[in-house]
Amino acid sequence: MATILDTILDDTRRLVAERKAVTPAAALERRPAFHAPTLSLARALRRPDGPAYIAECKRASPSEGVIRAEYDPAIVARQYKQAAAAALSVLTEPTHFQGSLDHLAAVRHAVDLPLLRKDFVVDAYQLVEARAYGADAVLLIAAALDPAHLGDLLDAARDLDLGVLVEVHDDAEVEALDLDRVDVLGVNSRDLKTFEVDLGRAERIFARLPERIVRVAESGIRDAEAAARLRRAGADAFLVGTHFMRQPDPGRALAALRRETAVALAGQPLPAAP
Ligand SMILES: O=C(O)c1ccccc1NCC(=O)[C@H](O)[C@H](O)COP(=O)(O)O
Repeated sequence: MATILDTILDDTRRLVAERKAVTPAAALERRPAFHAPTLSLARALRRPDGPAYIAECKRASPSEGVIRAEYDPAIVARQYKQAAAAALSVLTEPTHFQGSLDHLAAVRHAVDLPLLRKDFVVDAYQLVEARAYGADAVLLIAAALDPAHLGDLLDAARDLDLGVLVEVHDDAEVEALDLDRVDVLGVNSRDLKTFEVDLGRAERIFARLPERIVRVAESGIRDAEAAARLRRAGADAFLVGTHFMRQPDPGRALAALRRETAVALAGQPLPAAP
């Protein structure tokens, strides 16, 4: 049976073919953002003062449906920046997440943080799009790409000066990777068949990674208990979307999670919820 990832990838391949026909890569390369210097995602995520937060801008997702009906990506991005996000993730996939490249461009104009284009990359053309709309880094999902294709996309991203967050879900995907080529590795705790979240996946995989690799815990982080558990397992950074985007002020939600996680990590009891 096809998984949600299979469906998203089929839709993405169709969409990329349509986009290529309308806007050739050469036209994307004429956009000013394509020539701007990029900010390093890897550097932003390794902090001496505690875990880093990649705060996500998204309207909807397959597991949650519409998360934030009134969604202005630039406003959310400014709130996240004020709450000291280390980097932002911006959903650009239109069919399943109601994202857009225009959201990426709007966020680029709003803040000077490293920006991750969060999409389902299957073609180097999408890397050119990412660069042309202001991204500093892209997501490459191991489950979506065979190892040779992933290697080609890593080369293409490097040639474009784009950082890469390589995402895995299980040990088999880690074993198929050439870890020498990975600077930032994310473990997605959400099972893409059942949508169930298992933080144990990140705990197991982080333990086997070389120290040099920046570790990102992705998905399903809803409270300080989860964040502290993942930090203790070696997470340098957390990628959080739904929990922030559901709340009236996503920046305040980020500030609260940061504060409560610091308290949990210091071994003190969490203050009672208001
Ligand atoms: O979130 C989904 O439903 C989903 C389904 C299929 C593929 C990917 C999916 N999510 C993408 C993500 O990786 C999340 O947006 C990201 O890790 C943030 O997770 P969360 O904090 O749980 O929103």
